[in-house]
Amino acid sequence: MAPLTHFLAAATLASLGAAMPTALDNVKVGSTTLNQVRNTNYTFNGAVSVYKTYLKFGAAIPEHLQTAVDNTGLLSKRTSGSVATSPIDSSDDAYSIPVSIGTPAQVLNLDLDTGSSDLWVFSSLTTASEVNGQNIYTPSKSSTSKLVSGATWKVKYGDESTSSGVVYTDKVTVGGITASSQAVEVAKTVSASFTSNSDIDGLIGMGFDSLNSAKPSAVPTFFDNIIGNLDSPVFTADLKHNKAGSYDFGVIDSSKYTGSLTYVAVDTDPGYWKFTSSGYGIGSAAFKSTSVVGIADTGTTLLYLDTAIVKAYYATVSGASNSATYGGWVFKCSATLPNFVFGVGSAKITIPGSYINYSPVTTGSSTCFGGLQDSTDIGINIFGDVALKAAFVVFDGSDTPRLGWASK
Ligand SMILES: C[C@@H](SC(=N)N)c1ccc(Cl)cc1
Ligand SMILES: C[C@@H](SC(=N)N)c1ccc(Cl)cc1
Repeated sequence: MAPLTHFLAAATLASLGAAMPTALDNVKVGSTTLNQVRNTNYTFNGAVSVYKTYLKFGAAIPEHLQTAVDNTGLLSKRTSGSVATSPIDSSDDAYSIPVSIGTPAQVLNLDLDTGSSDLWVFSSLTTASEVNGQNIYTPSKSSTSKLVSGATWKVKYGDESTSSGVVYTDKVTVGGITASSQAVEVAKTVSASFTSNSDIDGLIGMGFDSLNSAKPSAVPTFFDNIIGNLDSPVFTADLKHNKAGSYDFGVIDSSKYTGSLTYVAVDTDPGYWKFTSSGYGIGSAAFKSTSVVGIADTGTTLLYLDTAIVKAYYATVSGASNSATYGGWVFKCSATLPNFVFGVGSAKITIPGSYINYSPVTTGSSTCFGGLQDSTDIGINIFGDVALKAAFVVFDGSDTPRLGWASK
């Protein structure tokens, strides 16, 4: 051992730039013992060991070796997370989630919207007269914010609401999962319906990139930015009536639904989570097998379906009418509404009639607005919150996107 000790001593002296003594006569000779301790946490894995050797010597990783290593799951730096989502009012008009933006964190309550693909926020740049109690994001107070030079955005939603502005990147965390450089679209102006909703500080779009409005080029959604780090390329929605539910990322929590999940294909054109329902049932009447193409849309409050289905439903509600005054199907709030069943493959999701007795047309009125409305003027059927809160839904963003549905 002595020569090694000498060597180390000499090397140390050399590294300190000290003149090397011609002879090592002034180095004390001695000995020491380092006892090895077994690391009981370590389990040897052949593929990983070979993989690390290849990396050490810069050798290309053969496909079969990468697959073997991936299959061990030992090296994946993967994650999952969950965030509570709460109805913004007693009618479940929309659901918000807390989102941390910037350094130090600025927390805003955003509407997670699978029917759009912009993450935009009320901000210090928003026209002051258009801000009414919302939390705002102030990029200048974040040490990690960066302006995206030349980028602008402008979005218009189905209900004619609009917002527009410029683009920053910053750190964004949802449910413990962080996108380190997320495009945050900062509003310079918003329309009246956003101004009047003090419970929503912006939207976090979870649709497909084709729907993103940023110019000159689209920016990735939060889901795009985290999907590669997730244990599984999915997020799930568990919305509830009048109480907090949750959005999970990277994991499918089987304690949140009953029975099994039924998966259905998604058509990503033009960018919604668009699927085909297998039919519907009204109350105790026989289920009608028929294809109903629609979108799973957390950002839309109600369920919008074909005229024929909607008419058949309200034909069972005495006194119901399609009111020009109130802009949709209304009935006496005292009415008892039948359940509405929609099919997904061979599975059936039952929306309680009480969810379709949506809310008084104006506070205190005895006339109530239906949670099921006609989709004709929209041009697409929308399975909005009234439908989604009756189910547990998996938004699977794998190479073949699909939707999983289960009762709960
Ligand atoms: C896709 C939704 S908007 C959204 N979820 N961001 C929609 C489109 C068109 C109409 Cl008419 C109403 C609602
Ligand atoms: C998603 C869009 S349009 C829609 N309701 N489907 C939206 C507009 C206004 C608010 Cl306050 C929240 C959300």
